[in-house]
Order: sequence, then structure tokens, then C-alpha cells
Amino acid sequence: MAKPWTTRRGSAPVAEDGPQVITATDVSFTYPGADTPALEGINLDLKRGEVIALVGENGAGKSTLARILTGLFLPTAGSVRWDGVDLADADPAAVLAKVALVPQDYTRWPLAARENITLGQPRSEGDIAVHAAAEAADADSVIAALPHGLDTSLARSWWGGHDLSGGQWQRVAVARAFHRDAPVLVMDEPTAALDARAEHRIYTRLRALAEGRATVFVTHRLANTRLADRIIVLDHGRIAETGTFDDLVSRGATSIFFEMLKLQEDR
Ligand SMILES: Nc1ncnc2c1ncn2[C@@H]1O[C@H](COP(=O)(O)OP(=O)(O)OP(=O)(O)O)[C@@H](O)[C@H]1O
Repeated sequence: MAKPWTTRRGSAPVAEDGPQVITATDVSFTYPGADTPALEGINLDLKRGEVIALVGENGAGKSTLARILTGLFLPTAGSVRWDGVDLADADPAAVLAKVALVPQDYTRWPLAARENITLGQPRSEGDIAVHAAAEAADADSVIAALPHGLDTSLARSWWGGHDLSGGQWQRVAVARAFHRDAPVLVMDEPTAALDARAEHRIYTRLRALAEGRATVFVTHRLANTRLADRIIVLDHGRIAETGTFDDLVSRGATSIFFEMLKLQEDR
């Protein structure tokens, strides 16, 4: 039964070593005031150690599903459970503490480069962890070029900081997620503003970073989905196809994924 839009949350704890599995059951989601649902009848499991790629046309529901699986939004029908605990009943702070998210609209904090990566949550390894995350996100060259390294303010230059390009900022945002020692990693088009070399570097490191985590990434560049264990193709808010890259390609012209891939390759 459809529930109204709700921000009501519970206080149930989330397992210390969880989530081992994230389960969406008959999930639908309608934005407040919208006539049509952004997601409808979504069923899926995401296990720790798995990497899922979400693909589909603009407006298909990819970002919405990424937010639903991590408890940022609660479904308006159906449920999302982490190890059996419905996120509607869970303590939202405990849930969010377990999520590292690179949203499409990441924030450019007017703080030093270090704080833009740690967000005030330094790891016990200190700057070693910051540099490791930066390297994995291909942001090490960005930091090396800053006049005062990690101490450089990334506020706008008219405030006395150092300006970064859109692609450089995006690498810092990815480093932020990699720095967070969270078991759920969600990246919504993490490389949209990146040049081909930086994008390639991030995706070649993603598999290692995803180890032991439940990872979801959204991408429009379908070649990136080769590294996923499973691809989920969304179409108008529904799951249209799922499978590995090879599975979907082998379906040929009957597959939406195959058709999208052909269009990209013919470009
Ligand atoms: N804040 C919002 N309020 C109302 N409707 C929204 C909102 N955000 C998204 N939608 C609608 O929900 C649907 C799914 O949007 P969503 O952003 O999840 O798609 P997407 O597949 O991530 O798209 P894109 O590839 O363009 O990023 C779309 O029809 C969109 O217009």
C-alpha cells in the first residue's frame, strides 16, 4: 500500500558489522507533488563485496534508487532493509554513518584541501589516509599542484583561496568518499566532468576500493560497467534488465543495454 511522503524515522540500531546485505522489496517512490512515480516495483539485493552499476536514460530513476538504497529517502511503498532492519525503523544517523556518497551535486566547501577530503573526520593514519584516498581518486596531482598542498584553502580566489576546475573538484569529491571508511559506497556519475585519463584511473582502482563494501555506481558511459558484478538497467522507474556486461551484450538487439552500447560506440 502506498504511504505518504515521510521523513519519520525510527531508532533501531544497525548491525555493527552491517550491512551484509541491502534488500529492496517492491520499492516505489513518488516525489512530493509528482504525478508519476520515479521508481516502481523495484526488487533487488546488494551484498557486501558486490559492485552494481545503475544505467538508464535521463530521468530513469538511477539517482533516486541510489538514494533509496542508502536511506537518504524512504520508499513511498515497499521497503529497503539492511540485514533485515527496515530503514524506516532504523536510526538515520547510524545508517548514514555507514554510507560514503559521491552525489552529482557534491559540495565545494570553502575549507582547506585536507578538510575537503576528511570532512572533519580524520582517520587514525592522518595525512597518509588523505593522500591514499587522493591517489585512488586521481586527485594526488591536483593536491601536488596546490601552493600549500593539503593546507591550501579551496575557497574561491576572491576569498583568498585557490580555484579548482570542475573536473579537479570532482576528483576531490571522489577522494572524500574513498577516504571515508564506510561499508556502503555510492557514486552518482563520479566521473562526469573528468577527462578520459582521470576517469580510467578511477575506474581501474574502484574494484580494489570496493573490496569488502557494497558498491553502487551510476554511469552514462557504459564501458565503465564492465567492472560491475551486475548491471541494472532502469527504464521509466522500473528494472528493465539485469545481468553482467557479457550477459546483456549477448542478448543482442533484444537488450536495451545492447542498444544503448551500440549507440555510444557508433558516436
Ligand atoms: N527533487 C525532485 N522532485 C521531483 N521530481 C524529481 C526530483 N528529482 C528527480 N525527480 C524526477 O524523478 C525521476 C527520476 O529522476 P532521477 O534523478 O532519479 O533520474 P536519473 O536516472 O538519475 O536521471 P539522470 O540520468 O538525468 O541523472 C525523473 O522523472 C525526475 O524528473
